[in-house]
Amino acid sequence: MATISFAKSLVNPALKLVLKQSQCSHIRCTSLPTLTPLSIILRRNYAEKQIFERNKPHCNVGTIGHVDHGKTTLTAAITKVLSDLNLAQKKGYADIDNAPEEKARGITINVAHVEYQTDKRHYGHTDCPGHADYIKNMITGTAQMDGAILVVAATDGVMPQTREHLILAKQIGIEHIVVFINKVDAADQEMVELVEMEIRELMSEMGYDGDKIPVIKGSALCALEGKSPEIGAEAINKLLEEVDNFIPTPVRELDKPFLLPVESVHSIPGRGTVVTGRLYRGVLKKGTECEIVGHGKVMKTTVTGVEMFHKTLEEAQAGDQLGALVRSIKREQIRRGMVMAKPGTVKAHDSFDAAVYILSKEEGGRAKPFTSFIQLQMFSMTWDCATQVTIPDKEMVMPGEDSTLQLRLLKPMVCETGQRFTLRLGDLTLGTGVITKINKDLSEDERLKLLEGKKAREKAAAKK
Ligand SMILES: Nc1nc2c(ncn2[C@@H]2O[C@H](COP(=O)(O)OP(=O)(O)OP(=O)(O)O)[C@@H](O)[C@H]2O)c(=O)[nH]1
Ligand SMILES: [Mg+2]
Repeated sequence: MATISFAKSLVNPALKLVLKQSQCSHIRCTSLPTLTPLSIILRRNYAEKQIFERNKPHCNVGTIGHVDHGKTTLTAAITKVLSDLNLAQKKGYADIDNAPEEKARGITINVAHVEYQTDKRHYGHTDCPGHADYIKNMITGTAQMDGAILVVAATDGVMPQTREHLILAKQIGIEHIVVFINKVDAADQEMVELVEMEIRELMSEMGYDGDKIPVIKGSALCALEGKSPEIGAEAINKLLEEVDNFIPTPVRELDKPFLLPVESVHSIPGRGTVVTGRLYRGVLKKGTECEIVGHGKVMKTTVTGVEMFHKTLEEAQAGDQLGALVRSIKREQIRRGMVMAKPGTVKAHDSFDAAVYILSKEEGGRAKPFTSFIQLQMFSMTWDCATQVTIPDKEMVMPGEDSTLQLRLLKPMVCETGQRFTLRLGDLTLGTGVITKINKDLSEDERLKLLEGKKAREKAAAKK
């Protein structure tokens, strides 16, 4: 019988269950604050008992790349290699490829979320079964990636969807990509080297550092089938080492400067003005200096109290629904859609580019395509604003298509690259997107033209 000791505070029912299942019959508690056997027990039991160990940083990654280049095989191979180390539950190819459908804003996406860990980090891994699902997933952020593994088959080299996924990855702000040249079992050495050169060149062209990007060569199929370890399991381990080192752990929302989109404003007699909303990121404390931006205004103030469920709070954290008392500002001066944030961290803009997915009719969109100069209502955070749409590189956008769009708001609102939004026409959701680039603010003339266009359209609609 082995004696295992760990801190008293950690003896919770889940742990007792683990010990029971591990046939440990004796538990001795000590009051020492930290003892290592806990992690050893949990790791040993990870594979069969599915105990989630939350003591490693978490990172979201995913496989991207051209159809049939081996994204799903690689995902399965990673779980296979890590399951041999008890760091993952092995997932078969079919488990991943029969991904359940997920819904984001009415859009259906087939996406597999696979979980595994290395010694360094815990990972959530996204694999989609088809090109359209990748595009939708990247635009709607159904599973946001902090970094990606680009899979390129040595037998094919760079193909159209390799490019397309890379362009989109760059646009939506995936800064760190590790390349896996797959199927080296089926290509000769010379071909593999050519593909490596080609991919480095393409990455540089897309704005990544093509010379520095880690490129690992191997065979996902060999790893999955336990064959030729030098291009199989060893290549997977090398890949994971590069993923661990090259893709930085994302800054947690809590560590970012605070941002509170205003949902509603109240005036409480004897206390003052209270702004309510859900804290989008960061932490908010009494005494914090802040700026309220949007609807054409920028106001400075101080938070004099934070409340949740009518109770005063020392500190609210990202995700909390809260009320914030603000000093010397009247209720009438603040409106829903403004943003309260750390001074200098947000700005209102009225012109930007975006990657947008237009819903098909079955997904709740409309049946007709649209052309440039259509006016839509854009919804983001708690604001909504009329926006004029220009399609820079084609005549029209069909339902079910993705596209780059230039958007011009009728008045500046708080936005930043990476921010997600939906576009609506009347009560129909037309599309969903992500801001990829902030453009120069509109001149007075340009804004006037936009407003005139809006008035003319309203007149025409009234006549009809
Ligand atoms: N020879 C060889 N074949 C492989 C390798 N990896 C994957 N394949 C095969 O390539 C085909 C496509 O693999 P998948 O993993 O389905 O490719 P995918 O990128 O997920 O494909 P889509 O999801 O349809 O875009 C399958 O028949 C795999 O068995 C490899 O390392 N070597
Ligand atoms: Mg696949």
